[in-house]
Formats: sequence, structure tokens, C-alpha cells
Amino acid sequence: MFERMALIGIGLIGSSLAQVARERGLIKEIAISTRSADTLQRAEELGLGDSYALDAAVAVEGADLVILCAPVGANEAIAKWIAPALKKGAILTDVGSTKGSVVDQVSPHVPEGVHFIPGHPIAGTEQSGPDAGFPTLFDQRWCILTPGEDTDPEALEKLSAFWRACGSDVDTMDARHHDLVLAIVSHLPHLIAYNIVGTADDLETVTKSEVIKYSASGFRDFTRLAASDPTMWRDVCLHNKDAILEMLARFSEDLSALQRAIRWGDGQMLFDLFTRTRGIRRSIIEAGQETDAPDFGRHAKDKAGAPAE
Ligand SMILES: NC(=O)C1=CN([C@@H]2O[C@H](COP(=O)(O)OP(=O)(O)OC[C@H]3O[C@@H](n4cnc5c(N)ncnc54)[C@H](O)[C@@H]3O)[C@@H](O)[C@H]2O)C=CC1
Ligand SMILES: O=C(O)C(=O)Cc1ccc(O)cc1
Repeated sequence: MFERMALIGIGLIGSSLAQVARERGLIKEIAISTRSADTLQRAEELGLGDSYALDAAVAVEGADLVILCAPVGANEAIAKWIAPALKKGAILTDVGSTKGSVVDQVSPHVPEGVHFIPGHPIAGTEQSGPDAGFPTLFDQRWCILTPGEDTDPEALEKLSAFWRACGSDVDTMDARHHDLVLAIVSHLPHLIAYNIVGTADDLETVTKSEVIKYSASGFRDFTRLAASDPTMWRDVCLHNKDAILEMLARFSEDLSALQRAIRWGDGQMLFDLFTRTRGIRRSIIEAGQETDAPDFGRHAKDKAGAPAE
């Protein structure tokens, strides 16, 4: 589908893209660049690409598809660095969990004639680094693209076809809308997980060993999310600040209402809420979405190839 793909950043997502592109014959030549020499060497040991460079500008030379796969906070510096080396007509995209900030940071540096189309595969795990990647990560997952008003339709279709070939269903939406939706379905759940695991860890009356020994599956689910990469999630919080703060405010209000119902023994309020939320879970299952982490969000038809937890 493309002659030369450059992946800038080779962790979970970059490594998975390299593997699926290689396995399905989507790309002739894969160029890999990342910031640390150790990670680059590991990518080479794993045979993820055809060429390896610490200098991202070298990797993007002659590439007709360039995918930024680093934490979102790194995108501006990377865009500035690679801009002069980008080939005319190339598609430049990313996989970041936030989109508005990527548009703001990257767009000013995109040279004339390069098609910049931000993207976000809604597929991942709590693991990070090149060893964590696997080629079926994107199968039956959504990939959201956030083209601008002046995006070239042909370039958009080419990038959409690439993601479909990686196994994903593609949707397009406005970058700001993406950030609001993802704040509630992805960013807030991670923050809640980081917070509850931190709270449990702080409790002096419950020793750490008791937290580990008696952790019920609900708490264990939170510990999986709370094991996600700290750099990535720091950047997500800082780069989707407004939407996350909006969702946190609503969440806190609703939590206060729950607190009040418990204090005043309002069993009806608790029962009604728990009944309503049970319905949401059922409608997700009926819509054909998988339920168990890390397969949540994968369409029901096929989850073969997902790694065991
Ligand atoms: N982990 C997940 O579940 C998902 C992550 N994403 C997004 O994908 C992107 C990458 O995430 P992961 O692959 O999980 O992270 P990761 O931590 O596994 O890999 C990040 C890679 O970027 C490199 N890197 C860091 N700073 C860099 C810089 N300045 N220049 C070049 N390379 C740099 C690191 O060395 C590493 O190779 C992030 O923007 C994240 O928001 C999107 C969907 C799911
Ligand atoms: O591991 C999980 O449950 C996830 O939620 C993975 C994930 C993390 C970040 C994203 O932007 C998209 C997917």
C-alpha cells in the first residue's frame, strides 16, 4: 500500500504496526526511529524494520507514510525536527490518545504538500515498549481519524485503507469531539484506576500485603489499568486538560450524590443507579463488544491472537 513507512517511536503501538504491516505485506520498506539507543537496538533485535536511525529526519527521508508513535508530549519537537525532511505528497499521521493538542502542536510545522491526518487506534494494553507489540492488536478495533476541512480526500482514503488492512474499522470525527468522548471512556477510567490503587497503597490500616492478598477481581481490574505507562498517561492528562477536567467535575458531582445516598440510607437511589448502569453493560455486550480486559472493545467475531494476561 505504501513504499516506505517511517515509525517514529517504537513501543507497544509502533511495534504492533511494524509487525502487522510486515505480516500482511502492506509496506515495502519499514524505517524505524526512536529516541533511545537501547530501544532502537531492541527493535533491531526483534527484526521490526529494514532500517534504524536515532535521527528521525533520516528515517522519514523518502517515506510516503510517516507515523508518530511516541507519547503525545513529544510530537511537537518531533514534527519540528522531521519537517524539512518530509517528502512532498507524504501522509503524516500519529496514534496519540489525544487529538486536539496534536493538531495544535504538529500542524504549524507541516510543510506545504504533506498531508497531515491525525489518528488514534482505540487498541492497546497496559504494556509498553517494543517487546509488548503484537500483530493482531488492531484487529476488530476502531481507529479514529480526525481530518481537517481541507484534508485531501484521496489521502484520507489511502490512510483509512491502511488501517482497514491492519484489521481496524475506521471512523472520522472532529478532533475536539474525539477528546471529549475519549476523556470519559478512556482517560477518566485510567485516572480513577491510578487514584484507587494509590489510595489503597496509602491506607495505613490495611497493609500492602493485605491489599495484594485479598484483592477481589474488581480491584485487580483497576491495578491492570494503573500499571499503564506513566509517561504516556502524564502526557494524556496534560494534553487533554479541558475535557478531562470537565469529565472529572461531572464525575465528582455524581460521586457526591452517591455519598449522600449512602449517608442518608437512600437505598432506592442506589438501586436505581445500579440498575441503570447494569443496562449499559448489557447494551455493550448486545452491540457485539467484548467484555473482558484486555479485549474490551474488540468486536465479538474474533479475538484470536490477543495475548494472555
Ligand atoms: N498504550 C496504549 O494502549 C495506546 C497508546 N496510544 C498512543 O500511542 C502512542 C505510543 O504509545 P505506546 O506505544 O503505548 O508507548 P510506549 O511507551 O510503548 O512507546 C513509546 C515510544 O516512543 C519513544 N519516544 C519517546 N519520546 C520520544 C521522542 N521524543 N522521539 C522519538 N521517540 C520517542 C520511546 O522510546 C518508545 O519507543 C502514545 O501517544 C499513546 O497515547 C494509542 C492507543 C493505545
Ligand atoms: O488497556 C486498556 O484497557 C486500554 O484502555 C488501552 C488503551 C489506552 C489508551 C488508548 O488511547 C487506547 C486504548
